[in-house]
Amino acid sequence: MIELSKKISTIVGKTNAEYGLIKEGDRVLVGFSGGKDSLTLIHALNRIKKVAPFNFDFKAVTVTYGMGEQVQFLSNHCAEHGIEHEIIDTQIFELAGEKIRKNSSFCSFFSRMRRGYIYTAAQEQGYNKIALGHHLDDAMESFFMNFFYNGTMRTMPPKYTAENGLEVIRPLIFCRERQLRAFADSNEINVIGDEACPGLRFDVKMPHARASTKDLLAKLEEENPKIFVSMKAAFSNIQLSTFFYKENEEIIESIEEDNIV
Ligand SMILES: Nc1ncnc2c1ncn2[C@@H]1O[C@H](COP(=O)(O)OP(=O)(O)OP(=O)(O)O)[C@@H](O)[C@H]1O
Repeated sequence: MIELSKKISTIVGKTNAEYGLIKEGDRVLVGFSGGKDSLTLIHALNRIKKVAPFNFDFKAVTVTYGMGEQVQFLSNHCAEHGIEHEIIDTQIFELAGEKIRKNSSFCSFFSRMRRGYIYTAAQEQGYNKIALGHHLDDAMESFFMNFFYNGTMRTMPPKYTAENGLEVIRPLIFCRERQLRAFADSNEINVIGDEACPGLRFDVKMPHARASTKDLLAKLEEENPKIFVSMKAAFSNIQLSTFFYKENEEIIESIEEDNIV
C-alpha cells in the first residue's frame, strides 16, 4: 500500500484547482522516467483519480534511449498499482551521435527527442495533456540557470500549450524536491537515480551549471529558510515595467521549449 503524504496530496490538489490542470474528460499521458519525481506524480494522479469529483484517464509512459535500459520493473510497479503503462523504445542514443547540434548539451538533445516521442504517442492515441514531474526546486534552478548563464528570465509554468496544441501540465510544480524524495524513501520504492538523463554520462556543461545553482540555492536557504516561499510568490508578482525594455520593444510571451534548461 502506497502512502502519499497529506502535504503532497494537498499541494497537488490545490495546484490542480488553481491552475485548471486536469479537468473532466481529460486524457493525460504522464512522462514516467522511474525517478522519484515522476514516480510521485503517477501516484498523486492515481490518488486524484480516486477522490476527485471529475473523471479523467491517465497512462504512464517511459521512453528508453536504446542504451540497454532495463525498465520492465516500472511496468510491474504500475501493474501492481492499477496504472496503465507503456514503454516506448527508441534509438535516441544512436541518433545523438550523428545529430547533436554543436554547443547543444546531450541532456537537452535527449530531452527534446524524448518530448517528441511523448507528443507523438499522445497525438496518435488521443491524449490531450502531457504531465511532467517537475517540482519547485526544478523551477527555481531553471530560472537561475537561465538568469546566470543564458541571459533570459524564464522558468517552468504549471501549464502551457505546446505548438502542436497539446497542453503540458506540471502538477508537482509547487512541491519541494525533498518531499518527493521522502515519498520514495518512506515507501521503500526502488527508483532510478537523478542521473536518469543519459546525457549526464557525457555532458560536462549543464550538470556543472545545475549543480552550482543547486548548491547556491541550498546555501541561501540555510541562511533564509523562507527563501523558496518568497521566490514562489515572486513568480506570480512580476513587475515587467521595472525591467530594461526599450520603448516599443516587444515582450516575449511565447514558450520556446528548447530554451528551457
Ligand atoms: N525516460 C523518460 N520517459 C518518460 N518521461 C520522462 C523520461 N525522463 C524524464 N521524463 C519526464 O520528464 C520530467 C523531467 O525530466 P528530468 O530528467 O528533468 O527529471 P528528473 O528531475 O530526473 O525527474 P524524475 O525523478 O521523474 O526522473 C520527469 O519528471 C518525467 O515526467
